[in-house]
Amino acid sequence: KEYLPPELYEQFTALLRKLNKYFSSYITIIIDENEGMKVSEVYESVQVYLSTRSSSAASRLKLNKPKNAQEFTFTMDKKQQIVDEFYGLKVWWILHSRELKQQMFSWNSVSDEKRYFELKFHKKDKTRVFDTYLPHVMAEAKILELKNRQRKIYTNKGGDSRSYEYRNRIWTPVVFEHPATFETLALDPDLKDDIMQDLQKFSQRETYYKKVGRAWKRGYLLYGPPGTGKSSMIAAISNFLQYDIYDLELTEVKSNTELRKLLIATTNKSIIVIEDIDCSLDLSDRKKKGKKESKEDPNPAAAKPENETPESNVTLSGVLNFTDGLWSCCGSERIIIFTTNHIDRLDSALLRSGRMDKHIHLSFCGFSALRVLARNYLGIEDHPLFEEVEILIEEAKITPADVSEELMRSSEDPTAALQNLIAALRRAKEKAALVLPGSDGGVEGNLGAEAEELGSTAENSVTDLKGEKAPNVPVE
Ligand SMILES: Nc1ncnc2c1ncn2[C@@H]1O[C@H](COP(=O)(O)OP(=O)(O)OP(=O)(O)O)[C@@H](O)[C@H]1O
Repeated sequence: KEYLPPELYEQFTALLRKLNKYFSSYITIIIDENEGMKVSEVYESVQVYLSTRSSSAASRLKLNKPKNAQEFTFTMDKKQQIVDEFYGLKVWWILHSRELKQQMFSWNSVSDEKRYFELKFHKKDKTRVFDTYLPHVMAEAKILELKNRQRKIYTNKGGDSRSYEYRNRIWTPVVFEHPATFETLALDPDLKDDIMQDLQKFSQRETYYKKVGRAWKRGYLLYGPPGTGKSSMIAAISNFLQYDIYDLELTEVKSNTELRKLLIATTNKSIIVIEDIDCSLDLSDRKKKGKKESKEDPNPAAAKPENETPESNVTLSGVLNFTDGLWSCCGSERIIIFTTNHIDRLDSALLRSGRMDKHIHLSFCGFSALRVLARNYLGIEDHPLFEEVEILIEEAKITPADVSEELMRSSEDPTAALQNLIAALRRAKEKAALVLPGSDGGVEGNLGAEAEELGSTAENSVTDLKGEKAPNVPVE
């Protein structure tokens, strides 16, 4: 390198490689970490497989202990070699890493480092490696993955702070350990059963979706005031189906192309969540109209999204394509969930059948939901004060989050907790009575509840496709 000019040096090393290949009795296979825009499944499987071999075979290891995992795991460090033997067959694995000279794209998904495994074996073993050894590696990795599987929640937030391990990936994973389940969710029992049956049916219908020519995915829209359990329900769905969650922060996505790349990089058996979709983007017809008509509008602020993000160029059509365009079919068994506190702000195109198959209205705490909370927080199934609570709760319009707060304050004394709750319900009822007469829905409700919900029933409800029952139900 010191004596030759760079061009000559390149040619010389290329020639040496060729000569080496010609005379060598070994074959080398390269397994790149990135496969187009995705992390290669083969690379990940090899990494998992080698983690069990590393501790005895390599001299320099990286020590990991995933949160809550029982045991340490070892992974190979760069330039380390592991020799693996399989029924008399001998192979060599080496992990390489090469710095890339320049960034090819501007956004942060692109690596500044290229990692790959090199698998070396004797030419005479070629057939055995391809027919037996590599399938064995893949199968073993699958078993190990299932054994150590921890559900993950992925985020597209991160940027420069990402660790070495995830710098090359557009989603950053964190172990997901939310305790919410359908058991602990305070919901109307019929609604709960309906959702659970729907999810169960969806997860078992691979052949059915294929038969009818549809992508195996389902869209849910969760809407209702803050504190009614939208996020808790997403966690419960993930725990019920054992799916990973991809929490998509739309304001971090700069273009429709980037949105597509994020979609492609999600895995099967996952829930893709866009929370507060009305706040993330300017998506509604009404808002556009609101802007045009701002001169006549006496209160234009009411029509504006809360966190407008002018720097994001993601459009409504980008989001629609994300949910049911051609690209949304890359992969299967996915649930897409949008949440909003203001369903009226969403564009009707977003709500139509096939996009959001199920609209779930989460509303104020009814008595049946309160029973669940009383069981969760106080450990009681019944109480003499329930009679009074039942009458008050239907009129007070209070969210499950507020009820939970009241119960938690004296969880060791159920009677005191219920008395506190009754006092809170009375206050909420009085406030609601003050707001309701003549209200046009523009006033803040009680205890964090939105006034626009005040006229609605205290029951949670579910509809397949907006406001319509059976006739339009897709697939089924
Ligand atoms: N239906 C419910 N069942 C059980 N707990 C609930 C329910 N709704 C709310 N909670 C409690 O209130 C807290 C807040 O609820 P959650 O974050 O799920 O509401 P949200 O509707 O997603 O609110 P936001 O719209 O503000 O995100 C949760 O931690 C949970 O303890």
